Amino acid sequence: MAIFLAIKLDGKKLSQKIAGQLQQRVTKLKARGVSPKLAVILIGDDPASQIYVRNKRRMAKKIGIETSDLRLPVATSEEKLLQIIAELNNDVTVHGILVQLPLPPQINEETIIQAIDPLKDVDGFHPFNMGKLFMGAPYAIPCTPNGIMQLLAEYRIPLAGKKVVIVGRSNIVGRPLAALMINHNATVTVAHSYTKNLFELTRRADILVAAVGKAELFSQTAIKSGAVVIDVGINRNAAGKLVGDIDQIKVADIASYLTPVPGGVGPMTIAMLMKQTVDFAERSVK
Ligand SMILES: NC(=O)C1=CN([C@@H]2O[C@H](COP(=O)(O)OP(=O)(O)OC[C@H]3O[C@@H](n4cnc5c(N)ncnc54)[C@H](OP(=O)(O)O)[C@@H]3O)[C@@H](O)[C@H]2O)C=CC1
Ligand SMILES: Nc1nc(=O)c2c([nH]1)NC[C@@H]1CN(c3ccc(C(=O)N[C@@H](CCC(=O)O)C(=O)O)cc3)C=[N+]21
Ligand SMILES: [Mg+2]
Repeated sequence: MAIFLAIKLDGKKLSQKIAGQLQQRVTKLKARGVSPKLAVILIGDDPASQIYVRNKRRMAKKIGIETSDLRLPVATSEEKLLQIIAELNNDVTVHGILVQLPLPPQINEETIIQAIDPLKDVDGFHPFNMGKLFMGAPYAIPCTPNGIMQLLAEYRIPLAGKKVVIVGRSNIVGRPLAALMINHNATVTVAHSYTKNLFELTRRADILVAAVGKAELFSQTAIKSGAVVIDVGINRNAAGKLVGDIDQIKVADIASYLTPVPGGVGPMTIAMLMKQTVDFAERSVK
């Protein structure tokens, strides 16, 4: 069996390159009197969401995108949130709207996502955008899946005909990524908590995407020698350290390419969010 020392899929580096390109587009927009603006709504204290909000504020500032972060109490009613979304939909200075998920139990996620103007839906979660994506003609593309695709493209990793196994079927990651992979001619299998013999399945993958949310669930025995491994998970291990769903040290000896955590998919998610906001702002003047 071949021994690999996995090449790092450097999401941090690529995200900085994309940020540089976006900066130039923003400068041009501002010269035309348009200042790209993203509105973010955060309810509650989901740890992954906190990280996301902090890091995206930082990158937006660097690129010159305006952000308005709205932190609402956990007890906020669905009615109140719908009212805020309606105001943002009608605000011509706002180009992108993002509501952090998960939402507290009194608020219906589907109701909220459907209330966002699909043309301002930077997450690409609205049924209009999800439908377009699954039909192979996307408008807005969900940021994490889009970031993964950009990272694979940057490293010239071919997808056509490859066996892709995605573990996780959330609306944020697994489902839209499956659609994108199909659109790029991969052969896709999506696993979840009902999947039997999970590691037998993942061991057959040319490209494995782990989006489960369980610290270091996948180790050497779950990976085919030479596979490309994408670690989406953001977890804390027993020692409180930020770790993914992949046992990075062990899997680095067997994978051909591997995304680190941190510095892999996370920064790419943010870069794609910024790109989507700039795309929307440009469309508003065209
Ligand atoms: N880096 C980034 O940019 C991002 C990181 N994340 C992180 O990625 C992880 C996943 O996020 P998200 O998709 O929102 O999570 P969800 O909790 O919404 O979904 C988790 C998925 O994993 C499946 N699952 C749970 N346990 C197992 C198991 N033992 N075996 C197989 N499948 C299992 C679930 O199955 P079922 O459907 O049957 O319940 C579900 O489909 C989290 O750690 C999150 O923080 C998320 C978004 C962006
Ligand atoms: N509507 C909505 N859309 C989302 O896309 C969404 C969401 N809700 N809820 C929460 C999850 C989680 N998520 C992350 C994005 C970036 C990092 C990120 O920046 N990660 C850095 C962390 C670095 C650090 O600060 O330590 C990295 O991996 O390098 C993490 C997590 C988006 N999500
Ligand atoms: Mg969820």
